[in-house]
Amino acid sequence: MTLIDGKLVSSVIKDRVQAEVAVLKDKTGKVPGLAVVLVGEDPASAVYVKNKNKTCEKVGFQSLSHNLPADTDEATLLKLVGDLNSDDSVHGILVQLPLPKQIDSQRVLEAIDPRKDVDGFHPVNVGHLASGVKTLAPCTPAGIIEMLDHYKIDIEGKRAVIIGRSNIVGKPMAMLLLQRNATITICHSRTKDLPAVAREADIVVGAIGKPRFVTADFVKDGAVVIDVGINRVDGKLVGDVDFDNVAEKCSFITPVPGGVGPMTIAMLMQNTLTAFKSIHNL
Ligand SMILES: Nc1nc(=O)c2c([nH]1)NC[C@@H]1CN(c3ccc(C(=O)N[C@@H](CCC(=O)O)C(=O)O)cc3)C=[N+]21
Repeated sequence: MTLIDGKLVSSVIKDRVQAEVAVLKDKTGKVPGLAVVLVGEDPASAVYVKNKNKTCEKVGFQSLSHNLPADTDEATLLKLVGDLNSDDSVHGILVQLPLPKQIDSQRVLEAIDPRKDVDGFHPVNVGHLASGVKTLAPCTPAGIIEMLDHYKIDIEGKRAVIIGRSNIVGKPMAMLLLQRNATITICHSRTKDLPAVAREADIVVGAIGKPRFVTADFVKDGAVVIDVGINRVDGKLVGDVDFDNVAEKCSFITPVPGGVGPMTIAMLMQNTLTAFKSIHNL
């Protein structure tokens, strides 16, 4: 069993972004700007925002944080998104999800300029991804592809089973794996005999948000197991995969923490750089 080191792969990507930013800064006098919008005080979200700010600083981006109170109304948030859309120093806009219930998240996502949509959640970018047009792809699934490539794990022709059908991970993961010629199955809470379906997989992606849901009987001997889960259990971070029992069966596995999470941040930097280059025709 090989442990996939997301921290290592993410630092390779961040170093590459940092080097390119330095060159582009010399050439244009500009640096990419990333705006992160957080509504409310969710302590877990606050940690991600802090990590994003720290990473922006490392790679040489300008980082702007907007922290709005939990009772912010939709019109106020839409106004902020509009201002960020027309701000030339901002190339990436990330509105942290989930949003409080008085706000229609889909409306907010659709208000973001698709060229600045570094999450890849705007319908234009979702459509491009589904059509196989090069686009800003969601950071978590894009990071998973980067990890598989780094470890030279073959995707073409392989059976991939994705557990979870969210717009953030499950669905875009399916599109990216399909683009790489895998055979895709998406499972969810209504799937019949889920463990048996998952056991068919050469690559299993756990993205259902249930701690240690993917147990050893979901996993074929020698499978590759990717854990997208970020669950807090008794103050500890645990994934969607029952790591200790699954690890013995598989060929590769990602840990939590130190697996997919750091890759998400690295791909956010990569997408912001891509947006910067495309906005400035570089
Ligand atoms: N619009 C939007 N885009 C997102 O990408 C988004 C979001 N909303 N809402 C919340 C989720 C969650 N998410 C994480 C990113 C990095 C880590 C991460 O870096 N985790 C580290 C450390 C975590 C820790 O120690 O707390 C790790 O797994 O090793 C975790 C979670 C992005 N999300």
